Amino acid sequence: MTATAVEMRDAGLAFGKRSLWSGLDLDIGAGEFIAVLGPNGSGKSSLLKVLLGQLSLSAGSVRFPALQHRRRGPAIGYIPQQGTTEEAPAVRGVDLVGLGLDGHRWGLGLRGKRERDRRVAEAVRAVGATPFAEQPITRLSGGERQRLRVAQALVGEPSVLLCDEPLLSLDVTHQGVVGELIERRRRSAGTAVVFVTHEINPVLPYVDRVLYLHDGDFRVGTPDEVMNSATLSSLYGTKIEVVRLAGQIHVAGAHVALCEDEPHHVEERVL
Ligand SMILES: Nc1ncnc2c1ncn2[C@@H]1O[C@H](COP(=O)(O)OP(=O)(O)OP(=O)(O)O)[C@@H](O)[C@H]1O
Repeated sequence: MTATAVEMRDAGLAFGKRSLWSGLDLDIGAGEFIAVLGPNGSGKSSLLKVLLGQLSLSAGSVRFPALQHRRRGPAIGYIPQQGTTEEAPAVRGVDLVGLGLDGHRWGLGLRGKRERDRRVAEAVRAVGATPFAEQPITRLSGGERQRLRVAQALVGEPSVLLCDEPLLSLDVTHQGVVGELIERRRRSAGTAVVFVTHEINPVLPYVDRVLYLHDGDFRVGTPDEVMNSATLSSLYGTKIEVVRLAGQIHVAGAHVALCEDEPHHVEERVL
């Protein structure tokens, strides 16, 4: 039986009178890849913040059963949404990635330092960031910084990886590199992945289940169970057409087409 990495029971989150979601029962297995979809403001990032312990649930509970047995290292890796973090000008790429390792793990000696440096260099190499990792972060492009943040989240070998639109501002090649890195991590180490995204297609081959949030309600299931016309029409309360074309999912409807098919950061959407 697969170990449960995250267990949410009757979980709800509200800000004042506004309920983002409620009655959420969700078990995320070790090694499972969950894509979290939904329009702007539906509570995707807030769900990650609950899992990070930055926000408290308004109702219900969240537990991390598999993490109780973890002996060392940061248990949770987090790739924040772009533009939500600020780095000091003096911080270099390698410094940022090194922050993803906990200090105690490698000890204080020369051997510990060497091993730590080796891990950081390997994580930097894996995201193709070696050529610019010694430069101050503030001089790097959005996509270069984003790759370093991915390296930072992965270098600690987390048991749960929380990703908030990690592919934004990456070109197609680096979307592929990052997608494959995350995929390899969960396959080789059983890391559970919670992946917030507006575009499911770049990660569709990896997705086990979808959690689709909308206007206080949600649906959860395999991509086939959730990403179909009947399920999304009932969730949105209006007619939505979902078509599969060349292995990709396209959602057409008055509102949702914007959400699924257009890059999220280009403009604010009215949903
Ligand atoms: N600390 C807070 N206090 C009050 N309201 C909040 C707080 N954090 C988030 N919200 C509100 O909750 C709603 C959900 O925010 P959240 O960032 O989770 O949405 P999202 O689904 O990730 O949206 P997007 O796709 O735009 O990133 C938004 O309307 C936001 O303004």
